[in-house]
Amino acid sequence: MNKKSKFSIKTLLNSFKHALRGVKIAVKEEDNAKIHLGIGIIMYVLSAVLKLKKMEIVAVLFSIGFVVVAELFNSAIENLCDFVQPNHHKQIKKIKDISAAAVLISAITAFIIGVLIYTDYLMNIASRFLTP
Ligand SMILES: Nc1ncnc2c1ncn2[C@@H]1O[C@H](COP(=O)(O)OP(=O)(O)OP(=O)(O)O)[C@@H](O)[C@H]1O
Repeated sequence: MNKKSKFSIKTLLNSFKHALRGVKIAVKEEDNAKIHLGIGIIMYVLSAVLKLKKMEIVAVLFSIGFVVVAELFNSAIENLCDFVQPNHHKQIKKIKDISAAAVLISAITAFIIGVLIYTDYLMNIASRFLTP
């Protein structure tokens, strides 16, 4: 566990493999991860369809990544909590609630960024259809 491993391409590839397994587990087991990933994909497709500016796409990608990362950490913390304390415990409640709060804050932030970016584009499209 504590031994220092030398850098090699094989170790690097193994780390990627472990990380990808983690993504697969989260998507398979966590409903919220599926929902957030779905919303992320929709936001990204919408960015391409609406032809957003480069910095707007950067903001959208950052928002998606922010929520997905918060979701992954939350899942890891939930799993750790369930492993160390399968029974109801007020300290576990506190830890899980704080962890869930991180996801909530990330999702609200991404939502506000989405509204700020997409509103102008969607209003433009709507006005084209509504003006005679
Ligand atoms: N062992 C526990 N002890 C005390 N409270 C708990 C415990 N497990 C869950 N809770 C409470 O229930 C809430 C939901 O926890 P849970 O682990 O079911 O996550 P979830 O919101 O259902 O997420 P997910 O659907 O991703 O698993 C927690 O935020 C916490 O308030």
